[in-house]
Amino acid sequence: MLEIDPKQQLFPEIITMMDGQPMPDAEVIVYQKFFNALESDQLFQELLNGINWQQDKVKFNEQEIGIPRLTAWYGDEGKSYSYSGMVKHPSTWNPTLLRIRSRVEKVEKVNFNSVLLNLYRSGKDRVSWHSDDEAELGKNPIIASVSFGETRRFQFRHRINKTLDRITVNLTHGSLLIMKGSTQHFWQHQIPEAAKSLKERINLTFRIII
Ligand SMILES: O=C(O)CCC(=O)C(=O)O
Ligand SMILES: [Fe+2]
Repeated sequence: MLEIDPKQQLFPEIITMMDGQPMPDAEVIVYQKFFNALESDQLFQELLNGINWQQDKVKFNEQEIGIPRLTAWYGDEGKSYSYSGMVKHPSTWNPTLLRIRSRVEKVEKVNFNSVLLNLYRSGKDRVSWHSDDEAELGKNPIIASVSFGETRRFQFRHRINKTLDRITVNLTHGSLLIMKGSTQHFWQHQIPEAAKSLKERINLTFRIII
């Protein structure tokens, strides 16, 4: 007869609750105040001034249009990343990024080898619906997302089950959001446009490029 270890869960079902609703097919964790206020203020300033922010452009109807945010890409040498038809070559890690990364790796015991940074200059800057499901991230990517500055609404929608409501999470100064497991297969996310008067927000998504 087949021996079954009672401690082994045969059909692990991870139920994620977000915004008071169950989030099937996802593994998402949010830690508000992962970095305390003082530390967050300091890290925000260091990133604002010390990152090599770029205005990326996309071709649209034969016209080049700036995407609605500034970005930067840092990581281990050779870990290039293609996204929205662009190939990004990483800049070399700096001490601020290494400090943030090592804190994140204390809760998620993996080695992140790259980070994509976004600077939302006002509430008008945004990122539209997408999944982080590029081939170089592997089958079930783990993404650790750290936010500083203005609070913005981060929304999820299920890609297949349209009966599920949208889920909204406020990502505050010093928060950490983890997405892993099948999250990117089944869910898309966005930062919707908000009031122009909103101040700057910086987001870092640590990733593992295979
Ligand atoms: O700014 C955020 O919180 C999300 C950014 C994002 O989804 C991405 O860069 O892939
Ligand atoms: Fe994303």
